[in-house]
Amino acid sequence: MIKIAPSILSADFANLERDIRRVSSADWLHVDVMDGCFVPNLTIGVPVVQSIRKCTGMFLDVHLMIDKPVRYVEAFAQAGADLLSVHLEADHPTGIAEALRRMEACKVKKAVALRPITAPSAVLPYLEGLDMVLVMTVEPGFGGQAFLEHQLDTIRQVRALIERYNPACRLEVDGGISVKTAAAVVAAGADTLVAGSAVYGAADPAAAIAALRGD
Ligand SMILES: O=C(CO)[C@H](O)[C@H](O)COP(=O)(O)O
Repeated sequence: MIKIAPSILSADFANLERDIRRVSSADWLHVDVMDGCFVPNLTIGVPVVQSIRKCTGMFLDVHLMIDKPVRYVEAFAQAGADLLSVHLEADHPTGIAEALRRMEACKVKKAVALRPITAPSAVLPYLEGLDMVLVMTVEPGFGGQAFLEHQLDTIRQVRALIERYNPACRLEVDGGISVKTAAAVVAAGADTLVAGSAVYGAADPAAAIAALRGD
């Protein structure tokens, strides 16, 4: 039931294939795409996702922290993404709706993401058609930040909306997730946990993944 998605933001980019193999016991692979505008950091683009797709069969959970993500839906889908998350704050509602429509056409799973400042009710116009909601538990942009406790309430509220309108929708959390915070986010209603530093900073990433799952 609980899925663990290691974030390659904390991997060694010069040894990315090796670092992807180190987390092959996980359920998904989380890929953080940042444009230097929506967030103050630059990371991975379409060609890197294409190369990742060639070296793993893992489910690619691609988190687009970019302005006007509608511009890149087809490119990331063709590169091999299995799921795309677009931020509700990254465009007007018409742009978000069009991005989700294009994901449907490309047959990739559809998710919206919320910055910590965004109200849980912002997911409502899209919720019935979604495969996942991503609740940020840090301000997006960098790995290794401290978990924002107040986001537990956002997780609870999004879980309540999911149960009411689309119970099959997954609820992913991202930021500051470790063995110390995992139990609380799961109790609040999360079922998919992104973890970067807690997995890649561990001496044994496979053991860290098992610990996050509660095995
Ligand atoms: O989206 C992200 C940052 O914007 C990362 O996925 C997230 O921060 C994971 O890193 P960590 O587990 O180290 O907090």
